[in-house]
Amino acid sequence: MRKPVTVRVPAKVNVQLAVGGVRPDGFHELVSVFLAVGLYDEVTATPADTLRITATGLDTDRVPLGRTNLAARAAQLLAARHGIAPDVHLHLAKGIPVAGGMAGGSADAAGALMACNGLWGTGASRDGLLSLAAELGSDVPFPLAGGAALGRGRGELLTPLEVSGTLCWVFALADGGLPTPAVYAEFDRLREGQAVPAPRASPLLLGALRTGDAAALAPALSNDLQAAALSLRPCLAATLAAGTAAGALAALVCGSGPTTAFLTRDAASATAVCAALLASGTCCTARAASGPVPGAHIVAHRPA
Ligand SMILES: C[C@@](CO)(OP(=O)(O)O)[C@H](O)COP(=O)(O)OP(=O)(O)OC[C@H]1O[C@@H](n2ccc(N)nc2=O)[C@H](O)[C@@H]1O
Ligand SMILES: Nc1ncnc2c1ncn2[C@@H]1O[C@H](COP(=O)(O)OP(=O)(O)O)[C@@H](O)[C@H]1O
Repeated sequence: MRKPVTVRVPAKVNVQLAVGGVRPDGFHELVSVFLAVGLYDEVTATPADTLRITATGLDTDRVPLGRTNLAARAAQLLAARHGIAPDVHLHLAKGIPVAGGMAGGSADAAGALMACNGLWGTGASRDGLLSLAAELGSDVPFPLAGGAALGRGRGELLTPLEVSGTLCWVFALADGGLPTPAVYAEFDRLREGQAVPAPRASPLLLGALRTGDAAALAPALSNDLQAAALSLRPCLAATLAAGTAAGALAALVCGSGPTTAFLTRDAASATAVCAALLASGTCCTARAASGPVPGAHIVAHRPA
């Protein structure tokens, strides 16, 4: 009997998300600067007679446990490519908010690819896993890669980016999620009739990441989906204001939201901003986390 394989996978924040026109396939052309941050899901693959998903941790009431689960889809895709049955028990220990704009489902898919590849001995290479990841979703390759990366196309074409040092963040978790397609649709509605420039990476932002200068990074952070997320969830404005008032260098919505991200000067400031957000009553909970952190990696061959 093969031993269970556990993979740890980080969440992401888009420190820049520039949204361009709608492509013929319906996806938006993006420039997305991803940063992997220290909120994690763990995916454990255990031998089983059939494909089965269980979940514990954050927001699990909103995690589908059938074959539509992104981790289940990842296992089925890897198995199909290798001509084997997708028989595995995948346990998801969730620390990334569900439908929060931090790519939790994508992280689970990335983790399931790596864990099943280890359990089944399918021997897919890193590039092989990255290409399967891109088939599963625009955001699935990044949690495999980790660190920081520039995403192009629909977000799946990655170029690694250098970041000096560690950036200290606070994430305010909201009550309930926001569906990504609804946020893109609201984005289209808000910009109807306007010219759509091609998305471009900000040289200021890339420079600030390279030097690890949080003060220089703060004014360069941007998210084109923020207005759409705020339009669908106006109360997020109060969360953003509470974090800024508490001393964050900058505040923005994470991807399609509704999680909000606060860049802070250092770890002590992150602790203070986190406490102030918790006390403000404008969010469900708040967590301090730093980045960049490594992408999906096997932490143990251990029981689920
Ligand atoms: C917005 C972002 C920012 O990183 O993530 P989240 O903040 O939701 O985590 C991503 O673009 C989400 O990526 P992901 O969640 O993988 O999206 P996919 O499964 O590929 O697509 C889900 C839906 O999002 C919309 N979509 C996604 C990517 C893209 N470039 N253009 C789009 O219009 C489409 O409506 C699509 O049907
Ligand atoms: N393993 C999974 N974990 C969380 N959500 C999942 C998973 N598989 C499928 N989903 C579905 O995907 C939706 C988006 O989840 P998630 O990836 O966490 O959010 P986001 O795209 O905002 O980062 C959820 O509402 C849920 O219905």
